[in-house]
Formats: sequence, structure tokens, C-alpha cells
Amino acid sequence: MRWPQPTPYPGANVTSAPSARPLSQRTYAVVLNPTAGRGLARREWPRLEAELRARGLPFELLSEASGAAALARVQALPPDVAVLAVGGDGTVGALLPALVGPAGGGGGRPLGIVPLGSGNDFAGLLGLKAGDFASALDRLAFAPRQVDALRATILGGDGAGTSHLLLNGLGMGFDAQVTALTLRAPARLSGFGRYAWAALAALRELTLTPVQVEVDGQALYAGPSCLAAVMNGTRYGGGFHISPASDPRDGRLNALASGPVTRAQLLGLMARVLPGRHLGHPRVHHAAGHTATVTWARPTYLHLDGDLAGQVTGVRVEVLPGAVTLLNG
Ligand SMILES: Nc1ncnc2c1ncn2[C@@H]1O[C@H](COP(=O)(O)OP(=O)(O)OP(=O)(O)O)[C@@H](O)[C@H]1O
Repeated sequence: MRWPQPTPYPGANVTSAPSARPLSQRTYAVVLNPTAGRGLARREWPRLEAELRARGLPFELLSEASGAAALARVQALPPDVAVLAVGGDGTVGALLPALVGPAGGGGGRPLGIVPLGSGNDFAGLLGLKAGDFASALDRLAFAPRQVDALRATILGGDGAGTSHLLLNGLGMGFDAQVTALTLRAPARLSGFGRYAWAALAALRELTLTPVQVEVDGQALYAGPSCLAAVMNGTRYGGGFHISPASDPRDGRLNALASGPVTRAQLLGLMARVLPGRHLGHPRVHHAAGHTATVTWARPTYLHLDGDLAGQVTGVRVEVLPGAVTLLNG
């Protein structure tokens, strides 16, 4: 899916003119994740700082050692201070509790994204490119847009009973195993290369586990599977379009599950997932809705917005329509 380009406010000049709220009056907390992109965000900070200053944007830099520490800093700020998240999907995800409105709807603290992570999948869907600071900052002059978020509750296994806010989505089984293996990928690889290396390693260890997937209470699939995903965005893994039918502004989530596949079939499927041409495949089950429940017969790896979250036996996901106010999406 191509995300439509943002609409400037009438009269807005993308390089300098004010939006409905003049840019110079909006204050930003720049949350820089020094570990994102394996240090890329930290290394690029001087260049980004110069771009911020050149635009006269008032900002405070928050650089912490963990997402939890950054979240605590942001939560202590006045509610009208906007966040500029500098990093990948995990950097944004860690801040969502400070961005989603109190009832899970809109009205929360505004968010801008400056992608400098490894995969930058949600930013990629928005058309933002890593290192293109001019585009990311110029778009702050556009009208803010509400985008959906997801709330995932772990039903069994590691972290049972905990809930997590997501912007991009989650994956279980093969996807999450790939995430686990990505951590072991050779240091010389980055972004898509790391994902491809880990995907081939996971392919060698492929296992099928019985799963039940329901969307809005209706059975989507029950049977042996190697992966399931529940998505708000279209892509993960640094560019695999796992959910090409997703639209983070449609108020719905998209659930996918594989049926039983051999290694060769999965390899063929991966080639179709990359450009997002797998939804018609007979071994791919897909539906959109407001809630999804995935139940595995055995503990299965889970990733949340690309961050490994242990092994679980079940997850319930609900969409939070228009929960996040996006400034440069
Ligand atoms: N503000 C923060 N400061 C420090 N660490 C953070 C912060 N936010 C998140 N983290 C941790 O840093 C990890 C990496 O961040 P992030 O996911 O943004 O980068 P990435 O993995 O390189 O990019 P991507 O998720 O797009 O592939 C996260 O998994 C999280 O544990």
C-alpha cells in the first residue's frame, strides 16, 4: 500500500511557514535512542541538531539508556510538549503510553518520527526515510493526523496478563524467531541484510505448531502454522510487506496466519511477502477487524513492534482507532 502524502495546511510552506499552530510555538522533546540503528541515531545527532536549529524549532534533548527511562522523562513533561522520536519502531513503541489519549482514543501528546533505526518499518510506510531529516522536519508543518494503535494483552506464557501498546504490529512463530536470530546476525550486516540472514537461519529450524486465530470472535484459521501476525502497519523486518491491506487510519487491525508449509513453500512465500503479494495464497489466512485472538498449543516466540517479548501461548489484540496524533505522517 502507498500511504497518501500529507496535506499541508492552507498557505503552509513546507520549508518554513507555520501550520495551524505555528511551528515556532510548539516545543519538542527530542527523544534520541542512542542504541537505535546500532548507534546510528547517536552518530547522526550533530547533523540532526543542526537541522533543528536551522529551522528554529524549540527543543529539549532527552537521551536515556532505556525506553522505560525515556518514557518516564516524557510523562513528566507538560502535555502540550510534542515528542520527536529519533530511532526505529521500538523507540516510538516505548513512548506510546505517553502518546495515546487517556481513554485509548485521540487527544494525546503529538508525535513526530525521525527514523534512524535498523528497520524503520512504520516510518517507511509513511514515506519517511532514515537520515532524510529535511523531509521529516519539513513535514511538521503539515496538518496532524490521527492514526490507530494496537493494545496487545498476553494471555499465557512469558508476561501473561501484561498489556502493551503498539504502533506497527506483532508477530509470532517464524517472524519472532527471526527477530531472535537477528540479534545473532553478523555485525557487518544492517537493516534488510540482517533480516534476510536471520530468516534463512530460522528456515533451517522451521517448526509447525497448532494455532487458533479469531477475528472479531469469528474463526479465521485453526490448524498447524508457522507464523501469525496482527498488524496496524503494512511491513516489518526492514521492508517485508506482511500486511499489504493494512491502513493505520482505517480503525481496523489485520490478522494473518500461515497454514502448514514446507521449507520450500515458506521460502516461496517469503519471496511473495517481500512485495506484499501473498494474500491470495491458499496457505495464507487473512482478515481485518477490531479484535484478534491468537492461541498456540505450545509456547511460541512473540515480537512486539520488532522487540522480542519471550514465548507465549496466547495474545489478544484490540485496535485503538485514531489513538495517536501524528505530526509528520
Ligand atoms: N528512548 C530510548 N532510549 C534507549 N533505549 C531505547 C529507547 N527506546 C527504546 N529503546 C530500546 O532500544 C531498542 C532498539 O530501538 P529501536 O527498535 O528503535 O531500534 P532498531 O531496533 O535499530 O530499529 P527498528 O525497530 O526500526 O528495526 C528497543 O528495542 C528498546 O529496547
